[in-house]
Formats: sequence, structure tokens, C-alpha cells
Amino acid sequence: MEKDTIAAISTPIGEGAIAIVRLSGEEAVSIVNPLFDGKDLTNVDSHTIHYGKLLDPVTSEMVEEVMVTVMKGPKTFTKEDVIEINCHGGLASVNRLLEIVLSRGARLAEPGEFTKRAFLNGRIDLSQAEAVMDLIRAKTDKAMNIALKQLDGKLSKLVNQLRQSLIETVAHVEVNIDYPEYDDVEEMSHQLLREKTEEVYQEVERLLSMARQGKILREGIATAIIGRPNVGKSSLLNALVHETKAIVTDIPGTTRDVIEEYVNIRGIPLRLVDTAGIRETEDIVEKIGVERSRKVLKESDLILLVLNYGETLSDEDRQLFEAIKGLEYIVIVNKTDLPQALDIDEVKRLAGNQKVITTALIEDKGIDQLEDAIAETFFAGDIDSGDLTYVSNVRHIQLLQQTMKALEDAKGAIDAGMPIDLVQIDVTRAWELLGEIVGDTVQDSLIDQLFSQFCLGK
Ligand SMILES: Nc1nc2c(c(=O)[nH]1)N(C=O)[C@@H](CNc1ccc(C(=O)N[C@@H](CCC(=O)O)C(=O)O)cc1)CN2
Ligand SMILES: Nc1nc2c(ncn2[C@@H]2O[C@H](COP(=O)(O)OP(=O)(O)OP(=O)(O)O)[C@@H](O)[C@H]2O)c(=O)[nH]1
Ligand SMILES: [Mg+2]
Repeated sequence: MEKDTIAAISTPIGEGAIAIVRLSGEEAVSIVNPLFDGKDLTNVDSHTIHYGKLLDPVTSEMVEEVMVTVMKGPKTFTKEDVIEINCHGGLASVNRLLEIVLSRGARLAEPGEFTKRAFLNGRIDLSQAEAVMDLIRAKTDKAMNIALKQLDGKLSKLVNQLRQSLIETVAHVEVNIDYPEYDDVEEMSHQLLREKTEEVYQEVERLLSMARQGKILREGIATAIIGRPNVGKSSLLNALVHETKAIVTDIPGTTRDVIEEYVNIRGIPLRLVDTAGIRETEDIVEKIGVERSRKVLKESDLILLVLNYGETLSDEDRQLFEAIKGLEYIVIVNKTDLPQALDIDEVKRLAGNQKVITTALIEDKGIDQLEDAIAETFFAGDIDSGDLTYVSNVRHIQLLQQTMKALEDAKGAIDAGMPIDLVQIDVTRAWELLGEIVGDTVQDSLIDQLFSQFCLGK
């Protein structure tokens, strides 16, 4: 176990009302105490906060006016002694404080190292540590709820139950094999293994089938609004957001860059991206925008293709249909207040199975139908993130998929009448894979890599 004392700025870098330098480790109190001109911090109750001045250790001059929190382990975030220095939130001020504590023997924390210590010291498991990061990155309420549940240990509990079930079965079968008091012990073991394996398999399958919804709830549906210049893409974004976020003019090529907004549609989070109208263009700025639009296309879960009811279908429109072939999209025929020029039948033919919705955004018409269509595309019926455990972490999903594969192998081996100890290898493998989710059976290098993706100071 690492014993050195780490320190980092734990608040965003920039101007703020207050900023915090956090220290964790055995020396936390003894490093800060001599710098603190207020009272003797070695002699205060744990979990108390103290007003005072922070002094420069060399010149003894006042560096900052601070509040210092003293938290003695093990009832702390890291289970170690933790000191938090709250200072005025200026960049220079907080940097100077950090430099001073580093000069007194603290080591600059690596990204995520506080949370890593919480994990290594056994306060939380790996899936909970990952939830800390998900929580910080959550952009929607639903995403936040999923992360909170995972932080609270809901997924850990479920995974541990499944592991328990597998290990008990293996143990039971082993005992039976070692002490075969009955003739039919082999057959009984097979049957028990088959049942338990199937049970766990079903549950893993259920978790995985909900994972797609989990991803959507967590990250939002990446939705791109595309179409030729001036068809009403920015008007659509504004209508869905119910606010004027994007500039709308009658000049084609108004939107030059990609505009991103989060909206909630029937409880589904959408990450809406308004793009520059896609057309061949000589304007340099617009050209870059158009390039970005093409890139956005590739990264989208859903595409809203906007057409103009008042114009005939152009080659560019047909190219757009071609570009989104095979992707999930909804066609929006806008400007239905204008005299018809568009061949709707041709549009429907091009759209195939995908929905075609008509709108007159200028008159606020058609938005409801569009919202219905979006909701239907992703969820048949209502969604409920209530009590369900959503696996939404890519690492967890991959491990669950491998677990399913191992359990499939086990089932196949049982059905093929293979010897029990061969079946056990597969079941044990499933147990190990599930263990990687909670960090019980996991390599140090993976742990290092996971935590390195965290924020500094977390
Ligand atoms: N100032 C400050 N705010 C913060 C944090 C922090 O470290 N400092 N946190 C983090 O960045 C989060 C809070 N997370 C925490 C989680 C557990 C414990 C903790 O001490 N757990 C003990 C039991 C505490 C008790 O019951 O009294 C434990 O689990 O043993 C502390 C903070 C969010 N806000
Ligand atoms: N008649 C009519 N005009 C509309 C409708 N919706 C939008 N417009 C107008 O069409 C023009 C272009 O709208 P925008 O939303 O800026 O179009 P855009 O697709 O974002 O255009 P670019 O960013 O230039 O690619 C504006 O003058 C809008 O007021 C509609 O339903 N009917
Ligand atoms: Mg626009």
C-alpha cells in the first residue's frame, strides 16, 4: 500500500469563489499544521473546519486567508487522513498553496489517485470508483441517477450475488466429487451445475439487453440535424430546445459551425447537433463546417434529415439519403406552409422503413409528432430507469459479454456430457470475469489505466 501523502487542487482551474487544495496520507496534518497560523491542528477533533492564515514556510509571511478541514482516517474519502485547504478561488492563490504543500513533502497526486486510494483501501470497489467518474461526467439527470446507483453499490451487489452463486455451485460440486457417497453423484452435480449456470446466464443476458438503454440514458442519443442550407435545421434545433439557441436567417449558410445542445424528449436525453448545411461550397469557413457535419454524421445514433416542402428534391438531397443509408434516421419535411414542390412519394420511397414527418416550424407545427417519432424509435413504450440497474460502462459490458460466452461454453460442455472438472473451468472463468467488474480479480495495469483517465484532484 502506498503510504506517501498526496496533494492536488480539487476544484476547477480558473477563477472561482473558493478553491480547495486536498491532501491525503499519514503526513497530511503534519505538513499543513506548521503552515497554519490559527490553532494547533494536531489537537482538534476530526471532521472540523478551522479559520486561519496560511504562512509561507520560508518568510513566515501570510500567503492566504483560509479555512482548513481536518478529517482523520479511516472515516474519510480515502480512508486516510485528509486535509482540505479552502482558499480564495484565484488561480495564483491556489497554485501557490499547492506549491507550498509540495515543498513540505507532499507529492503531487496523479489523476484519480484519491479515488484510487479509496478503492485500494477498500472503501469502494472498482465499479463504484468508475461511478465517481461517471457522476462527474453525467450531462443529464438520468445519467446522473444511473451513476449514483452504481456509486451506491447496486451493480456491485448484483454482480457479487451472481459470483456467490457460481462459487457456491463449484464448491458444492467439488465436495460431491471428493466424497462420492452416492452412486448418482455425478448426475446430480451435472444437474445442479446446469440449473445454476442457466440462472446466472439469464441474469447476465438481462443486464446486457438493458445496456443499450443504459448507454442512451447516460450519454443521450447523439442526434445530428442535417440537410441542405436554409431548409430549417437551426429552426428545428430551436423548436426542440424550446429556446433560441441557434441563429436563424433566410441566408443559406447561416450556421457555420456545429452547435450542440442537450434536450429531454419524452424522458429521453438527446444530444442534439445542428450542423452547417451540407453542400459543395467555396467559402473557407463554411467548408470547414461542412467537413465537420460529415464527421458528425458518422458518430450519430440518430439523424434528423430536413427537407424543404417548397422545393423539388435536389441531387444534394438524394446524396444525403445515400450518405445515411443503413443508419437510424427520421425525415422531416419542413415548410409545409409553402406551396408544394416536393414529391412526397419519392421521399417516402427513398426513406423506406424510416419515418417521414411533416412540419411547419415557422408556425410551430409538427413538433409533437416529431417528438413521438423520436421516442418510438428508441423505446417501444415507456422507459423507466426507476429501480433497474443499467450497465452502461463499456468495460462492464465487454466483461458481461465474455461472461455469457464462458457460461455458454459451460452449458455446452454439460449438455455434451463432458467431465465435471472441465465444466468447472468455464464456470470459474465466468466467476473471474464478473470479478473484474468489481475489481476483485483484476490486474494492476488495468487499475492504473482506469484511474489515469480520471480528473486531477479526484
Ligand atoms: N469537500 C469535499 N466535498 C466532497 C468530497 C470531498 O472529498 N471533499 N467528495 C469526494 O471527492 C464527495 C463526497 N464523498 C465522500 C464519500 C465518502 C466519505 C467518507 O468519509 N466516508 C466514510 C464514512 C463517513 C461517515 O459516515 O461519517 C466511509 O465510507 O468510511 C467522504 C466523502 C463530494 N464532496
Ligand atoms: N416558410 C417557412 N420558413 C421557414 C420554416 N422554418 C424555417 N423557416 C425559415 O427558413 C430560413 C432558414 O432557416 P434556418 O433554420 O436558419 O435554416 P438552416 O437549415 O439552419 O440554414 P443554414 O444554417 O444556412 O444551413 C429562415 O428564414 C427561417 O425563418 C417553415 O416552416 N416555413
Ligand atoms: Mg442553420
